[in-house]
Amino acid sequence: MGDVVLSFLEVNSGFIELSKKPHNPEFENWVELPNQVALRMLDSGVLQVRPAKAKGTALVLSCGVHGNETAPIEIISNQISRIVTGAIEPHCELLYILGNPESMQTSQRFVSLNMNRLFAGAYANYELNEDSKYEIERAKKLEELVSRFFEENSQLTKIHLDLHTAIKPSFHKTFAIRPYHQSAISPQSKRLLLALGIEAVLQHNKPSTTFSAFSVQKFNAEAYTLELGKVKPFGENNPEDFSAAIQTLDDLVQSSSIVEHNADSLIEYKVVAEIMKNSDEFKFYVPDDVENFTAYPQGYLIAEDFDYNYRVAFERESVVFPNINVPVGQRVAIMVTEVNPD
Ligand SMILES: O=C(O)CCC(=O)N[C@@H](CCC(=O)O)C(=O)O
Ligand SMILES: [Zn+2]
Repeated sequence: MGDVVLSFLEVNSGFIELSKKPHNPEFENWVELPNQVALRMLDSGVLQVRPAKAKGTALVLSCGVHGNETAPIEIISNQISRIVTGAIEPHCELLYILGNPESMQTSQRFVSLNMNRLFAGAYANYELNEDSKYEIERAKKLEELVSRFFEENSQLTKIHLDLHTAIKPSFHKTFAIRPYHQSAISPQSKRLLLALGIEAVLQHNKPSTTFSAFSVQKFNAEAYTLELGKVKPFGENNPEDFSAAIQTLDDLVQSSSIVEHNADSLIEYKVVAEIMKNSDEFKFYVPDDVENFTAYPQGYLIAEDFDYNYRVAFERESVVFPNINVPVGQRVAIMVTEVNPD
């Protein structure tokens, strides 16, 4: 891929700048750093990094699936620049993904379709036209690249962390979403989340079509969507707010031991309902300025549509990701209950 690309990647926001450029097939050739770590660009915003030695993990670190969620993009770009300058040396197989470079350039969540609803093959359910083309093709391409990466490294432990920031303020400033799983979350994974600075984890109750859900469904990877803070424009994120995530991502990449935490201190929620907008008649009785994890009393009418209504079913039930500005057919919010409340 050559020196031009390396000269981009070695500076702090180089991966961000490079991801704005059209992909050049020449970038797909491996280039080696003085420490024998090798890199290649597989597409715009997709960088594979191969360690010189000692690899036990195949790690996908994605960010910018929503283009306005800038803090994770800055964290990833900064980590890549430190790999290129040799400040940190990876000891695992790595795939870095900046999911939606087009929407990042206009500081939008997406161009035409919310890409984090298009994975696990869901892109095939959408009509392909000039508007929808970018995100449909991008989701398909990202699935292919992640599949190739995990297949090439089939003998390794597979991890996928998809980094996001939330639109609304949150009672839990940081939280993880665990896609639907047959098995319970392991103590080791809880410790990893805590080391990343995550306060709470939400367990989905059915399969979904997010990027992390794809890695679970197809590869049984240890995969999470991580909400690391709140959406802010580029340049307005304070790295100190993300210090635990930055440190632990460095530890993961270097295969260093991660900071020890008591697994039981992770707060666990389960999703008990998904509030869907089924028609233009949909009405939502949650105010726009409500924060994530706000609890509503049992029986409270949360939403009604032409074909259903939803009232709070449990004593302590909270709303997460309330967002009325979604198209018909999509999720307006999820309802959660704490698994072991005091
Ligand atoms: O703050 C919001 O409303 C959305 C933040 C975000 O992008 N969250 C992910 C969560 C994915 C999941 O539910 O597994 C999303 O909505 O795509
Ligand atoms: Zn997001």
